[in-house]
Amino acid sequence: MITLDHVTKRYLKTTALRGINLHLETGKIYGLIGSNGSGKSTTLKLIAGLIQPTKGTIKVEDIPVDRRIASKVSYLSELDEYYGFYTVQQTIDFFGSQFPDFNHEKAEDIRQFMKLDSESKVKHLSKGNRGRLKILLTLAREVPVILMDEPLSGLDPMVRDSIVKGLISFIDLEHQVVIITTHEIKEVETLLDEVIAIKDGEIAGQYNVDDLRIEQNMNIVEWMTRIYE
Ligand SMILES: Nc1ncnc2c1ncn2[C@@H]1O[C@H](COP(=O)(O)OP(=O)(O)OP(=O)(O)O)[C@@H](O)[C@H]1O
Repeated sequence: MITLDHVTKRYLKTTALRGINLHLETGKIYGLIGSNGSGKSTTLKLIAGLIQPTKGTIKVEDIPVDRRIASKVSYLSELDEYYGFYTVQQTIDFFGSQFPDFNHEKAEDIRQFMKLDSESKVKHLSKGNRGRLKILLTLAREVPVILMDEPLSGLDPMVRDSIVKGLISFIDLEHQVVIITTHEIKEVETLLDEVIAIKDGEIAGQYNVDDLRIEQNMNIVEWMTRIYE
């Protein structure tokens, strides 16, 4: 479904990715983990077509990624980019008007599940509720690829827990593949099918989370500690 073939990404002075190969399948939730600066966000931006590889190819559904990929990929960035003077509902409506694949009913279901008040102004939302709104907008699009860059960052543990439950309910695994980058490994462990560790721009390992538990008797944090020691 998504393939990265010998992908290298160089910025001016930094080589962020060094010839990585990945194959990601529909119906799975992947966790992309690694320390700061290891290349996680760069990987997502490449799949989203927001930046171009220096070398190598990236394909989604066998088609090389270019700017048109935006119609197949819903991308939650690390940034908060909404108009503060809009209400939650206005933000949903505006975002929905930008994407023909936006499912307004699903957006409303997620809004209710997340207990977001439709009349609250975005600038008055707590950090947790801004995080929820961002996730709502990302998941309400009916596209084959969902990319989430640090969806839980800056949120307290209680909020993270409720958001993870929301993520599970609103991902359509018959038709979607999801890639989540996170430092909050424990919180998302129950969500993930596969975990991919990235270290200094290289893939340091990939594991099915159940196999890791059963065959290696390790959870993701233990596995990651071993990779990074
Ligand atoms: N636009 C850019 N220009 C120059 N260097 C960049 C740019 N974006 C990322 N880098 C560098 O590329 C490397 C990989 O960055 P990337 O953001 O992909 O890492 P990350 O694993 O997502 O990190 P974090 O966990 O801190 O978000 C880092 O050394 C970073 O400084």
